[in-house]
Amino acid sequence: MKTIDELLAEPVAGRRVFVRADLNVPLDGTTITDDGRIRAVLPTVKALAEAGARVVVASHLGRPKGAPDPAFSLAPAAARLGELLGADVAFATDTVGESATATVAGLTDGQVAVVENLRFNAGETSKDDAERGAFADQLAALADVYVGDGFGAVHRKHASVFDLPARLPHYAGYLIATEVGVLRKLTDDVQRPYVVALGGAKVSDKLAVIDQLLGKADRILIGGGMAYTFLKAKGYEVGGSLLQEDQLDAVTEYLERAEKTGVELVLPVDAVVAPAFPDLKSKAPADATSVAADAMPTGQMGLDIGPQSATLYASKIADAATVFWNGPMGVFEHPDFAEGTKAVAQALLDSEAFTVVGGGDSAAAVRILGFDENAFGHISTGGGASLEYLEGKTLPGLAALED
Ligand SMILES: Nc1ncnc2c1ncn2[C@@H]1O[C@H](COP(=O)(O)OP(=O)(O)O)[C@@H](O)[C@H]1O
Ligand SMILES: O=C(OP(=O)(O)O)[C@H](O)COP(=O)(O)O
Repeated sequence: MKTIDELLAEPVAGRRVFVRADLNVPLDGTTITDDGRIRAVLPTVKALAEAGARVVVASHLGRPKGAPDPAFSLAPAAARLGELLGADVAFATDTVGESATATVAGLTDGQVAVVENLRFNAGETSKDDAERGAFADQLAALADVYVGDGFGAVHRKHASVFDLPARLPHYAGYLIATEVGVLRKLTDDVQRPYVVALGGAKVSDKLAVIDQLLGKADRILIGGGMAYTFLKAKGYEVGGSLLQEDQLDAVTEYLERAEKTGVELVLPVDAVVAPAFPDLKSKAPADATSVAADAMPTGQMGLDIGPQSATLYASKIADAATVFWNGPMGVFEHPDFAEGTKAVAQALLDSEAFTVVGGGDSAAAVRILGFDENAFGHISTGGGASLEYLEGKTLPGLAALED
């Protein structure tokens, strides 16, 4: 993989450099609640701008449905990037249309532009190679060189991640180089006991990852939204909790395999439940109660691991040599459901393990809940991406940067 240092060894002044970043930051309306992913791409953007390149930054934000949707605009992220750079950042109100073309044409050497959300275009995420390729052609027209630095999205076979680098000279940015360097340590020579804690809301993606992790980790602690598919597979009532019905058989097989192979697959013994999903804006009390995992009432949903589970998970982390954690244990954005996530974060800090926290929301949770991000071994900007890397999978966005 050629890195940006090789690009910077050549004259780049006046060249249009497309930086595929991951600016998928958590938003409260148009307010960014954690700007970690924007800060993470600064070294790459700064180095290119200082070398006189005309920098075109592109990213997805959220999961819009292939058409413009103002709720997912990158405008707040572009404004924040400008503040962090201490420079004017131009913003194109489309991704490859008139606004983008004019904005890029108007760039002077060393200037930075952000184009609107890549996922406002159906071609970005299409499963059809030709449709993705056609969108990649439009993106390629905006630039002379490609720098991949959106680590959080390298597991996606999307036009800007996979197809575009094939059309331009391509390099890995500083963030991708750093992330891969740290994660490689967890695959090459992992120190044991190796504990993986999984939570979050992208249940379908993350349940699939457990298949491979069962052969690698010594303990897997299950929290967040995916816990309820396991509890359901054990025959328990899960009320209105997140549930991946189509993966119940797979999860049952994971439980059996863990038992046979001696991997500890640890499930919550209790849950914090409420009658409805809480209001994250007002943070009004949510009528939350703790119940045993095998006694969840029908009309309630599980929104955090309970206090006994938090203690149990902390004890499973205490003697670890390596911990990888992806996905909040509960809906940490509301104070009634943040305790499980706090307990796991604290357990990582209390252990002597090499600790890696991965994921946009997990990294944000650590900072929003007041932990010192520098106290962890590594905070990865990618959750799904780091999990799939640890599985040993070929990631489309990394493969595309190879020569
Ligand atoms: N039990 C639960 N039910 C619904 N959502 C949950 C639950 N537990 C955690 N979450 C949500 O998961 C989200 C983060 O999920 P995800 O995107 O998978 O994590 P990451 O970005 O760290 O990979 C958070 O916004 C949190 O509110
Ligand atoms: O937030 C992200 O991933 P993560 O939640 O696994 O950290 C990335 O921006 C990828 O987003 P996606 O899962 O909608 O493709």
